Amino acid sequence: MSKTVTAEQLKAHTTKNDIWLLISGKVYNVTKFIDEHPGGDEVILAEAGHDATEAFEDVGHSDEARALLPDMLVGDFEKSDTTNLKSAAAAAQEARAHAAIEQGSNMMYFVPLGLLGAYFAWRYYSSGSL
Ligand code: HEM
Repeated sequence: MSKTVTAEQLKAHTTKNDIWLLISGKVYNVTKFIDEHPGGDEVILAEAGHDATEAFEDVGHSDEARALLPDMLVGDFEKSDTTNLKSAAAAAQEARAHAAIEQGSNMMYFVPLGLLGAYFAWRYYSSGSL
């Protein structure tokens, strides 16, 4: 049976010399890999002790990148719910996406309203001139 990693254990490995990452419900020890990472060490450090799934997937890592993961596996993460483990970077990204959607739906509301207003204005002015 594979080892189960707790949130406390995950959070105990967040320095450059000892770093674990949570990706898709599994915990990886990336300490040795961090210096070789083509994307640099900073991005990985920013996800230390957090759920890095989104960050990892957003980059669109290749199959070669994914093939490196099994060698670094520590074990399965204890919880399936990792919503509280989002990094600040992931949370900010989500907030931006949310704001963009909200802005989009405001547009959907105001554009038809604006057209309706323009139509009535046009009717008003054109009937006045008859
Ligand atoms: C153990 C986890 C990881 C592994 C094994 C890994 C591996 C790799 C590999 C092999 C590449 C080269 C391109 C490719 O083959 O897809 C790459 C690129 C990259 N990775 Fe990761 N990565 C990991 C985690 C992360 C995380 C958590 C981030 C967070 C943001 C990240 C960000 C990037 C970026 C931005 C690039 C693009 C670099 C460029 O093209 O200039 N990676 N990674």
